[in-house]
Amino acid sequence: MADKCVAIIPAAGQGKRMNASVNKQFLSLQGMPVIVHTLRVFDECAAVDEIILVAAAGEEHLYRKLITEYEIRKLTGIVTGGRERQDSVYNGVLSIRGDCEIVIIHDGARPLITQDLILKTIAAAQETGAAVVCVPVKDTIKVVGENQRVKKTLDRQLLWQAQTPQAFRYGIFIEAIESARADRFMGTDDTSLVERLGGDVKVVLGSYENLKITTPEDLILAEAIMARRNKQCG
Ligand SMILES: Nc1ccn([C@@H]2O[C@H](COP(=O)(O)OP(=O)(O)OP(=O)(O)O)[C@@H](O)[C@H]2O)c(=O)n1
Ligand SMILES: C[C@](O)(CO)[C@H](O)COP(=O)(O)O
Repeated sequence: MADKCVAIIPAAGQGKRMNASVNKQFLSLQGMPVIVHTLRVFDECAAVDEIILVAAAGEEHLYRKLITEYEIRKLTGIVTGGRERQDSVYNGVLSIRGDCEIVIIHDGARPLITQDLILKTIAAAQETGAAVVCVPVKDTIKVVGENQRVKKTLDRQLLWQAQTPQAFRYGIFIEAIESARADRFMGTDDTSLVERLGGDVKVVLGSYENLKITTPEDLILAEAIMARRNKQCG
């Protein structure tokens, strides 16, 4: 039997950098809310058995409405998020009930995810225990110190940008996130929690299209990519 896989979708951030009047996950992308695009790809992915959505306090009912309206079948829970993304992921993972071999975590604000990338990430986590989708950095990266003075230029060959999804064998992730909490370590992504314990983390080559809606221009780009995809489909 295939490993049971639960997807955790953190969507409980404040979206401050987006500077919008509503949570960025509710903004429209090609006529449908950003979060619905994200959830649909997971819902339609054969390797994903359940989806748990993490919502900001007070917004749970708004998501519930969308889940019903857009018929997201695999959603088994909506849990309330925490202050930092890691706290939200923790609440999501703790709410898993019953068997779970693989947990896959994906930002609600990355609506351009594809099934292919989900499948590759799950397969990589089955192989090594932990996997992260990354793309090679395109620009030259400088380390900058006080008074905006360049300290050094990093070797770009070694630099990759982390995206989501990030997937794990369940036991490995629980140990890593519990340990991070005990040590008051706050990571800006999920695999960093496994890295700090010396775990093996496999990189899955991602796509520059799998962008996170972070600032207003990201939505313009996402619209263009989504419009092109829709045109190609039919
Ligand atoms: N406490 C938090 C913070 C973030 N997220 C989610 O994690 C994903 C990645 O976070 P990011 O896009 O950086 O969102 P925000 O933290 O909302 O953005 P900002 O820093 O601009 O406020 C988003 O889908 C966001 O909703 C979350 O569930 N809980
Ligand atoms: C996890 C993540 O998507 C990896 O790029 C990202 O770190 C989360 O968002 P933030 O911009 O760091 O808040």
